[in-house]
Formats: sequence, structure tokens, C-alpha cells
Amino acid sequence: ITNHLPTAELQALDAAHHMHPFTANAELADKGARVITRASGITLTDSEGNEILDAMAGLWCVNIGYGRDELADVAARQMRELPYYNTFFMTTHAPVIALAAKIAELAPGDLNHVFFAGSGSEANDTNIRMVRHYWAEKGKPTKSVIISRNNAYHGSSVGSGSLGGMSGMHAQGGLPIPDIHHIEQPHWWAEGGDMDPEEFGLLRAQELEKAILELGEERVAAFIAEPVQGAGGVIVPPASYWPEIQRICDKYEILLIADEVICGFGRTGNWFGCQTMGIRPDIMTIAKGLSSGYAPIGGSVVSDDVAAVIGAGEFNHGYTYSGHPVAAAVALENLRILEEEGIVDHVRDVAAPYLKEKWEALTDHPLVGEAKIVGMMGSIALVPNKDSRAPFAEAGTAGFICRERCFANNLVMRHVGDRMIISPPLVITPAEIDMLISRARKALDECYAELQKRDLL
Ligand SMILES: Cc1ncc(COP(=O)(O)O)c(CNc2cccc(C(=O)O)c2)c1O
Repeated sequence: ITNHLPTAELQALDAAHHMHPFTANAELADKGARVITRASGITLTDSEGNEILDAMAGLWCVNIGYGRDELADVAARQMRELPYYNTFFMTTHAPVIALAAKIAELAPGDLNHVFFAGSGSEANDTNIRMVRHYWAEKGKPTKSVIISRNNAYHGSSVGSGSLGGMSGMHAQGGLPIPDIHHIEQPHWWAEGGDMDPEEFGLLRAQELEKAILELGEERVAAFIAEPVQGAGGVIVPPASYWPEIQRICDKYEILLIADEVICGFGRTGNWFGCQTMGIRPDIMTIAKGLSSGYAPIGGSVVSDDVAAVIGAGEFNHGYTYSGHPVAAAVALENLRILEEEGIVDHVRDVAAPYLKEKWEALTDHPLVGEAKIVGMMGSIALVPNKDSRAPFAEAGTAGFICRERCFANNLVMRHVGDRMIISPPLVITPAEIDMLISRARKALDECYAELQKRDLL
């Protein structure tokens, strides 16, 4: 089976044998999946030869863009030298040492230690066990509750899916696991009512203090949050939110976990989202941009204090592929490119300011109520009526139509309900941003016409 088979044959085999994530597979089998065959820069090519502008960087992850052969070369070399060995039982190898040291150098503050995993979900599972073990080692075993937010996304394993706050996921498979507590999210557009955004941000942050007092400080181990919520719809918290969260974390003895799976490695205009939001985490979850998606790898970046407590005895946790040598070598090459080509500076000084200007101008479209963006992750809220923030009667239909119109215009944007999302490769140029915006505008116009035709406006 190769890319050269006719599309229909590939689709039939895919439908017969491949279960897709987060998909109604029977429905997809009828339609046939889109076969992506190649990619270069910010552009995908599908089996029908369509050249598609990937404004989602795969799944928020291809930060350096597609087609960087340097990573393939490094992977091949490492595979020949040492394709695999584990880091259990007192062994290690150069790629994982070099990667851990490089991450420690790039990470802020005293986040100098890395526990590796194969994905962001696995890294957040590590975090659940690590923070609970940390407090047990400090003689406070009742501190086992982790507080998270509704509509957060932290992964799809049993533990990380429980940390997340997505009701549709919790409804399948009996989530959340015990001792995970969710508070309301800082989503002013959908939930702020008539409140001033800054007042709303404080109120939602104080939900954390309320939860700690309700549960009892002796029960609470940690708080986990994305600096900017990604899969929940690129929800940018009011400026008042994070300083208040940090104050509360400092006031009570709870650890702060910043989930940087999306926000990390340049996405928000700094190396990490916690730097953009001005917070000091004890642990950062990383994956995605760590390798630009070229190889599966994730991890937990851990402070000196937490690492010292965990390291005092044996921490009975780990994965076969923790620190996989090929994935580590690829990730290191990815970080070398990010650093040596000044891609984070390109985001801060060129791409993000230009994208912000063009993205926020979309509010001149009749369908667009709100446009928010931090660095290279942005969202717009599609609304039936520009004057109110009232949602569509049929939630998600406008978003779905708009996503279809994007594909029809050779553009990938994600939809979360009736919010449209972008998270393009960080290497995107102003000229490519103009292409992105013009295709997005066309898709919005066609979506608007379709909604009018269906009398949904
Ligand atoms: C903040 C955050 N934390 C953890 C994970 C889990 O990482 P893994 O997938 O590597 O286990 C994620 C992943 N984020 C993610 C994954 C898949 C789809 C989408 C989407 O927006 O459609 C988002 C994420 O966005």
C-alpha cells in the first residue's frame, strides 16, 4: 500500500481497517478520508493534488514547518547508531542527555529536570503521579487532589482525560478518575455576561481559592492549566486572571503545572507560554512543538525542588519510549533550528504582530463577533448577530460549515463549536499570512451565504 494507489482504494482500505481518533468512523467511511501525501513549508498536498495551506500546523505542532530534511538526516543517523535503548536500570544515551540539557537551558527559572514520555497525555499522566508522590514524600499524603478547569484539554488517556474538562470525553469510559476537581474557565466571551472582562477574570481566578477552601488546603496537591486554552477554542484569559492564580498558588501550598503542549516552543511569542502570561510553574508539560511533530515525544519539565524530592527515592513510573533516542535526536535538531534560525524572534518581531493586525481585522466581517490572538494561536467567534454575543441556536453548525468552506478554499482551520481556530507553523511569512487571511475571508463569505440559505442567521 503506497501513496501511489488511487485515492478511492486507499480510502476503502482505510475505512476497512483504520480507527480514526475523535471520529465517527462509520460516517467517515461513507465519505472517505482525505489522503495527505506530502507537505513542505506551510503547505500540505493531498492525493488529488490539492495544495492546502495548513493554518493548524498539523495539530498545533509543526512549528518549524514541513520538509526540513535535517530532521530526517538526524533520525536516519541515530537509527543506524543506536535505534533504541531504554533509560531504565541505570542506563542512558547521548541524545536524551543532550535534549534534557537543552530543554533545561531554554526553560525559565529552576525548571532544570525533564521526565520524558511519548506524548502530552503520557506526560500529564506522569504529572498526576509525580505531584501526588511529591506530597506523600513530604509527609502530606492527603494532598492528592488536582484542580483543573472545565473545557480544558490535557490529553486523552484515563488520567489526562480526567484532568481535561471536556464533558463529551468524560461521558465515555467513566471519567474523571477520583481526586480531580474542575472549576469554571476564564471564557469571558461565552460566560462573562455583562461583567467587565477584568472583573470576570478575577472572579474566575478566585474560583481556585474557593475550591481550595472548600476541599481543604491539606487535600489539594496542584493546579493545572494551559497558559492559553488551545483545543477548548483558543480562549485568552483576561489580563487579571493569571496574576491572581499565581497569588493563590503562592498563598496556599499547591504546585502549579503549566500545560505547554501547545503554548510551548515559540507558539505565544516567547519560548514558553508561562513567560508570556508571567507565571512561575513548578512543572511544565511539553510535547508537539518539542519535535515539531516529526517524531512522537513529550515530557514534564520539573523544578529543582520537585525533582529533588522525587529523586530522593525510587519513583516507580516510566515508559518504554521515555527518552527514545531517535525521537530525542529529532527533537534536539528541531530545537537547534528553532534557536539558530531565530524563529521565536521571528514570531515576536514579524509574524505575530502582522498576523494579529490581519486576524483582528476579521471583526469587520458580518459573521465575526470576536477575534483573539496570542502569538501564533488565534480564534474568532462566529455569531448570528454582531451586536450581541448570543450564540447560534444550533451550536457547531456554523463552525462545521466554515471548516468545510476552508477546505474548499485549500485552507485548514480548526473549528471548536462556532469558534474558528488557527495555529500556523511559526515560520509563516507575511506574504503567506496574506494568503491565509484571503482564503479565510472567502470561506467566511461562503459560510455566511450558506447560513443565509439555510435560514440560520
Ligand atoms: C494542552 C494539551 N495538553 C496535552 C495534550 C495531549 O497531547 P497528546 O495528544 O500528544 O497526547 C494536548 C493535545 N492537543 C490536541 C490533540 C489532538 C487534537 C487537538 C485538537 O485541537 O483537535 C488537540 C494539548 O493540547
